[in-house]
Amino acid sequence: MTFDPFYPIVDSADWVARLVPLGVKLIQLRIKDRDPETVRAEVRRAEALCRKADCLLVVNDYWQIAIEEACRCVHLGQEDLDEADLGAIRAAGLRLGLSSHDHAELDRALAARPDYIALGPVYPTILKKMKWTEQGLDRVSEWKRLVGTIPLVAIGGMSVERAPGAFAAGADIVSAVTDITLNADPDARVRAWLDVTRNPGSGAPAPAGQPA
Ligand SMILES: Cc1ncc(COP(=O)(O)OP(=O)(O)O)c(N)n1
Ligand SMILES: Cc1nc(C(=O)O)sc1CCOP(=O)(O)O
Ligand SMILES: [Mg+2]
Repeated sequence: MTFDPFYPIVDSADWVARLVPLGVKLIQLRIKDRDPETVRAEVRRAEALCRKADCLLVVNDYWQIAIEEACRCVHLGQEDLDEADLGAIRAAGLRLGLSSHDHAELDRALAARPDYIALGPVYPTILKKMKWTEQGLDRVSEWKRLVGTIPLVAIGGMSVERAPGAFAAGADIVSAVTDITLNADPDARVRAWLDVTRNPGSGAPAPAGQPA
C-alpha cells in the first residue's frame, strides 16, 4: 500500500476542510481532550470530506469510533496499543499506522504488522511534551533499514526545509503539525509542502535560524 509522502496532522474537521481542497491526499485527525460525541462528529465530517476528495483520513487514537464511522485508517501509539483490539481494527478493514521511539517499541510495532511505522521526534517538537529527545537523521536511516518495505513516517519538528533531508535519510512520508497550523499562511505553507514532497529536488534552502 502506498501513502502520499506529505502527511499533515490537524485537530479539527475545519482544518481538514481547509487543507484537502489544496491537494492533500493523506491527513490525520488528532483530537485531544474533547468529549466522545464531539470526536465522533468531527471524525464523521472529516471522513466524508476526505472520501469526496480521494484523500485518506487517518483517525488518531479513537479506533472504535473509526470503526463505527466506517473510516479507512487509524494511528495508534504504544499506550494506545495497550487498549486497542487489533483484530477488530483489521476485521473492519482499517489500515493501521503505529508510533515508535526506540528499538523495543519498534519491535512491538513490527509484530503488529502495521501499514506504516512512524519514528519521532526526528527534531525537537513544540506540540507536546515528550520523554524522547530528538532522534536525528541517522536514526531515520537506521529505522528504514529495520522496517524494510513498510512505509516509514518521519515526525517531530519537521518543516518544508527539513523534509528533503528526511527523505534522503530514508523516510517515505513526512508528517507535520505546527509547521502548518502555526504558520502565518497555512495554505501557502501546504502548497510548499506539496511541492517539496512531490518534487523532492525542489527543496528550498533552510532559512536562517532553522538548520535543514
Ligand atoms: C504519524 C504519527 N506519528 C506519531 C504519532 C504519535 O502518536 P502517539 O504516540 O499515540 O501520541 P498522540 O499523537 O496520540 O499524542 C501520531 N499521532 N502520528
Ligand atoms: C504527535 C507527535 N508524535 C510525535 C512522535 O514522536 O511520536 S512528535 C509529534 C508532534 C509533531 O508535531 P510538530 O510537527 O509540530 O513537531
Ligand atoms: Mg495516541
